Order: sequence, then structure tokens, then C-alpha cells
Amino acid sequence: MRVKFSKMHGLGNDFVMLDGISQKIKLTPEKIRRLADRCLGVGCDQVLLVESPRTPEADFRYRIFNADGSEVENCGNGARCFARFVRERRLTGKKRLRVETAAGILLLKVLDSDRVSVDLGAPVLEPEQIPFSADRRADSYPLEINHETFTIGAVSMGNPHAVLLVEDVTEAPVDRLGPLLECHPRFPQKVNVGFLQIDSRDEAQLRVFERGVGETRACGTGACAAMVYAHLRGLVNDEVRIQLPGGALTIHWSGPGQPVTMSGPTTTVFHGQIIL
Ligand SMILES: N[C@H](CCC[C@H](N)C(=O)O)C(=O)O
Repeated sequence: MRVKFSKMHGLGNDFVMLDGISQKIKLTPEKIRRLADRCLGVGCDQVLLVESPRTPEADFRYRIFNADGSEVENCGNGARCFARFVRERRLTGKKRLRVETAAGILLLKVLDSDRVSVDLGAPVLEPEQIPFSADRRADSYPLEINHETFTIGAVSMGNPHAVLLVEDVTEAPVDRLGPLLECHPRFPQKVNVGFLQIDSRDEAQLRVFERGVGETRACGTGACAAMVYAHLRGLVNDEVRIQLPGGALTIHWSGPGQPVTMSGPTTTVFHGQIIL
């Protein structure tokens, strides 16, 4: 099957975007892994599939697949690229979009030729909904890894995130702790792992070891989850500029029950066709 795609990225977190409305596309985990393979396929962190909505209150539905073939609930950088993609593909002319994901409906606003803001709704903090096993909800949790105890935040943006505070992100044990935490038994659906350095009440730096991928150059939901954790601990203001290896995102959150919004750039790299 010959399939058209667009290669896009949000701050270096890269995607193969597929229009499943104008094309009949049948994805399997094996096809996703091949598409994402940087030698055998196009190469990307996630494959994003655009579909018609299942509910009348949404303009589109989009599905998110990690490079390992797993389908997941949310992708912040992907949502911004989605908004640009559907307009470039002339699937809509709207600048305000409601898109269905497995995590619920996201509200997207196209700000200019490449910047998009996303309202991701309120973060989920109840452990059993993250999901994360803990006796009760807390702002932070002790977690044992190989006989060492760490203090983490646990937040869901529709997808699960663990966050650790570090003094220096460049020295953070991403390669050592990332894989151990990603598959920690207290996160039954695995977890994305953020390493957060707070520089001031409105600036921070973050690296993310993503579930199903490994370290990426940026993670939108990871930036949201990290900001929420820092805010819960009273360490940052309601708006924070988060610097990731691929660039910066602006995250806004004013407290529990309130929506998290993220704004940042999108890039279309090339269009192509692939035999799936
Ligand atoms: N790896 C994530 C999905 C992609 C999230 C990230 N690329 C973003 O921009 O939010 C997960 O398994 O939940």
C-alpha cells in the first residue's frame, strides 16, 4: 500500500503524520515500528494518524503511536503539529480546532504560521488514575530503584509522567534511571520520565526519557507534567518557560482543577510517499 505522509517535528520531537481521512490506512505495531525505524523506514519518535471524529463536538480524531508500536493517550508536541498538518493538507481552514484523542478532547489554537497553543485540560493527580500505585495522593512520593530511594512527582496529562528534580540537567542520570523508571512496577502502564532543573520561578530546564521511545529532544506533555509538579511544590509561578534540548515551550497552569496550556512552534520538514 503506497501512503503519503508528512515528516514534522515540535522542537526536534519528530513525527510521521498520516492523513487517514483522504487515504485508507491500516496500521499494525510492526508497520509502526518500521515507519519509525531510522534505518528501515522514515524515522520518528511517534507516528500520528489523523481520522474523522467519532463525536460531533470534535473536528478530528488523532491517534498516537510510539516508535515501539504502542498506542498512547496524548502527545503535546504532536497536537501542535497535527493542527498545522490538517491546515496544510486543506482538511480544514479553521484556526481553532477541537481534536479527539484517547485522553479526551484537546482545544488547539493556531497562533501564526508555525506557533500553536494547546489546552490539554486539567492534569490528573489521583494515583490510581495516573496510574501509579500509592496509598494516597501527595505532591511527591518516595520511590525505590535498585535499593536507592528517590523523590518523584507523578502526574498524568492523559499519559503518565514521573518527574525528578535535579541540580543540573546536563548531568542528570537519564540513560541510567530513565529505562529503570519507565518500567517501574508502581507504574503499571509504564511511564514517561522527566528530569527537571528549576532556574527561577518562571524558568526551568527539562530532559525527558519517553515511554516507548527513549530520550527525545522535547516532550510537550512532559513539560506540562514537570511544570505541574513544580507548581504543586510551590517552586514556580503560573507561567513557566521550559527549555528542552530541542527548544523552549511556554506552559501555563494556575492550580488543581485548572487546565494546562502549552504553546510552541511546529515544523514541516518534508512530504513523501512510502510503501506500507
Ligand atoms: N511517549 C509518550 C507519548 C508522546 C509524548 C510526547 N512526544 C509529547 O510531546 O507529549 C507516552 O508514551 O505517553
